[in-house]
Amino acid sequence: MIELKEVCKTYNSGGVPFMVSKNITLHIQPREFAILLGESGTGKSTILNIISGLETVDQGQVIIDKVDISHYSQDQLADFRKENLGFVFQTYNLIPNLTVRENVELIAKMKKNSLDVDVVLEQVGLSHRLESFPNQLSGGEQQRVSIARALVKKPKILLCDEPTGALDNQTSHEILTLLQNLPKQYDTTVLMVTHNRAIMEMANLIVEVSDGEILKQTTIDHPKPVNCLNW
Ligand SMILES: Nc1ncnc2c1ncn2[C@@H]1O[C@H](COP(=O)(O)OP(=O)(O)OP(=O)(O)O)[C@@H](O)[C@H]1O
Repeated sequence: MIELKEVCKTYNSGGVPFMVSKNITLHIQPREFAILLGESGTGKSTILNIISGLETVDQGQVIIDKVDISHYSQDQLADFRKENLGFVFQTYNLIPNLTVRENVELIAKMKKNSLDVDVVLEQVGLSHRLESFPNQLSGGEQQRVSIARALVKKPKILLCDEPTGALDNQTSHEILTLLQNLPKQYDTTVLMVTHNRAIMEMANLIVEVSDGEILKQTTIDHPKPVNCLNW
């Protein structure tokens, strides 16, 4: 579903070239739950941005669902994102003057054959909050809305960048449990960025990143349920 082949990316930082992705080769199968693991500043978010076409590459191929998007125009990339990708970030980015339901409906209307808004909100545990506004919700509830908003488009791939970075431990457990079930429940592939080694065994595939390189890739046949993680 996601294939990077010998991808290199260099930023120009104050006139000095800085290679942020070094020969990245990666293969994530459909319906896998993959984790990109690494310390701050090692280039994890850049890899997500490359996969979503928000960053171009200097070298190599980015193949999503068998299509090479490396040479897509900006318009093609925008359509590709709309059709195929969902995003969940550390910040929830909800629209403050819209209700929970309206925040999700707005995205549902952007794509043909999107899922039923109320059903998705029920599945993320928010049936009782449909008419609430974001500032009336806890952090965990706001993150559930942002997950529903990403899922309602029925994305082939869900990209999550530190989705529990702003949440306490108990709420993080709940959100990670929700995310771990999504590949089966929504027939989607999940790629999550984290620096937290304690949660890595919840994934089918752990990709360890250091200094812009993939250090190690580990496949796990039987990932641990989130409530069995020692954390
Ligand atoms: N647009 C940019 N121009 C120049 N340098 C950049 C740019 N974006 C990121 N960087 C640098 O690239 C490096 C990798 O950044 P990236 O955000 O991919 O790392 P990360 O592992 O996701 O870090 P974090 O966990 O802190 O978010 C950092 O040193 C960052 O400062």
